[in-house]
Amino acid sequence: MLNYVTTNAGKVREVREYLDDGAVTQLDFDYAEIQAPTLEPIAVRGAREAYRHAGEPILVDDAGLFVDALDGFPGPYTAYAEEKLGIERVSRLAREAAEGPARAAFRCVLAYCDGDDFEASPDPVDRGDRAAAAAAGEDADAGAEDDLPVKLFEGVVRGRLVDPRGDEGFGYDPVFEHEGTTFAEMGPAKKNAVSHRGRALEKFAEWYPSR
Ligand SMILES: O=P(O)(O)OP(=O)(O)OP(=O)(O)OC[C@H]1O[C@@H](n2cnc3c(O)ncnc32)[C@H](O)[C@@H]1O
Repeated sequence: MLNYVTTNAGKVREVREYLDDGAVTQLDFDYAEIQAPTLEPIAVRGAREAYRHAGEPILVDDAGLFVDALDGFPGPYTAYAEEKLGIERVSRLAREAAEGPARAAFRCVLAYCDGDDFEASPDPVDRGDRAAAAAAGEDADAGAEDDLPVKLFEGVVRGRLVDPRGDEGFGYDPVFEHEGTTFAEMGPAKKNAVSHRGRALEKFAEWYPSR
């Protein structure tokens, strides 16, 4: 059984739509999201923490919106921007900064960990940061945690930010337009066919049966 780690019911619907419904259990576990300029180290740390918590195969999903005219902001701070400003304001800010179509990418990083040794992805967690955290006593068991191999799968979709349209999906879906249609105007199957999460899931689903 695969534990898909998220507090977000919208993500679960999409993953169940893509993978075999019965093969995925939602693990509603709020792992500590470290501050980092990219999604990978956040997902890797989350997968290790969730595996240590559950002791079963783990898939963590970390996503972010990277606006070209804002130099990739909000990126790893996308959930915070939604909470603080709301999606319409983020979309407006992006269009003001772009002075035209606000081009952006949505990225999704899936991180898989099952405690076994397999050919893991290169570790994106900065060794210097980790050693400093361990030395400062902030991450007492950093050593044991960091030994766990984690495999990463990335998906990216490009689009632009617009006024909200549609009522499907979640998060930024109403303001993220891909080829003339917002994600909130697509159902989960259509969104999966083009989305950042769908593309990451495609890579995962190709690899997973070999586990
Ligand atoms: O961390 P978990 O518990 O999975 O839930 P979350 O919603 O906080 O998940 P993320 O940190 O990955 O999400 C970052 C932000 O991006 C948004 N988001 C992620 N995937 C999205 C998608 O497919 N469509 C629209 N918004 C999305 C989400 O609503 C957050 O505001």
